[in-house]
Amino acid sequence: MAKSLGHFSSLVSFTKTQLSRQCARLFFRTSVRRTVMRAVPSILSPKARDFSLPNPSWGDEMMRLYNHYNQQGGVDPEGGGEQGGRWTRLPSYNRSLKYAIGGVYLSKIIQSKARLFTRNIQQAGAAFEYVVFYTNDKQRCVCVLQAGHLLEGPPGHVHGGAIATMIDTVTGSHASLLCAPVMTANLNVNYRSPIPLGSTVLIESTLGEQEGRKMFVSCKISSSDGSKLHTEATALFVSVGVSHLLRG
Ligand SMILES: CCCCCCCCCCCC(=O)SCCNC(=O)CCNC(=O)[C@H](O)C(C)(C)COP(=O)(O)OP(=O)(O)OC[C@H]1O[C@@H](n2cnc3c(N)ncnc32)[C@H](O)[C@@H]1OP(=O)(O)O
Repeated sequence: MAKSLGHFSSLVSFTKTQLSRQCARLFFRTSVRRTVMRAVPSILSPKARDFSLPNPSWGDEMMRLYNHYNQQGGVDPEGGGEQGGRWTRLPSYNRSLKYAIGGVYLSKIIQSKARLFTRNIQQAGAAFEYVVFYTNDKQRCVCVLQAGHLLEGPPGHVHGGAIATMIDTVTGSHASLLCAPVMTANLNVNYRSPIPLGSTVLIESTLGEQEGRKMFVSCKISSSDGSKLHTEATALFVSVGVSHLLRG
């Protein structure tokens, strides 16, 4: 009896081991397949969503400014003239496509669920709705931002961290246009007047000095008609090698 119970328990434990191995294999195969099936189209598909294009959540002021800057040959409202006075829209995706296509990051990105912080809210209009334009000489960028209801800090106004995030994003995108990849080494923010939740504002980024790997950028946020200054900032970006990003 004891012997047959011993056989039975060995059989159970053998079966359990086999089953758990099979389960592990099946789980591994299924989860890898799921991950690959979900990730590959969004990384490799030529139809990755460009978040810088209008969507139905964009209000009248957002659309007016988008059309203003997006017009072919639209001119700099501050009179930049021919040189650097025309604006080009910067496409915006929620993944680091550039490096994924290069291959170096492919496996790392497929296995992660990484998404760009400012582009990961599913509900259109709820958080950061923005589009960045840059001048031909890449000395200036302007971002039109519509700040959604999930960005609240003080009641009825935008959170200071969300403001800093947008400054980092715009100045970082600006610096990346000139020398990618870059990392923010320093960011100084002066909050001058609160930004009403739901409002549309302009974030302007201007390239300052460049010293070797260092790029100094200044930035200001103002109301869409330019009458009110909300925020001023300066940032330092340092260009890094891809290996710096892989260090973890
Ligand atoms: C299209 C794409 C869309 C992309 C759209 C998305 C854009 C979003 C952009 C977001 C960007 C981020 O948030 S990045 C995430 C936040 N940042 C980080 O986590 C960075 C963490 N820090 C680091 O990794 C490192 O400290 C670095 C990379 C900043 C610098 O390290 P390093 O490469 O070893 O260089 P290092 O020799 O230390 O410094 C180089 C030079 O910079 C100076 N330096 C370094 N740090 C500082 C500092 N805080 N303040 C002053 N100066 C500094 C040094 O004195 C030196 O000057 P000299 O002696 O040469 O004169």
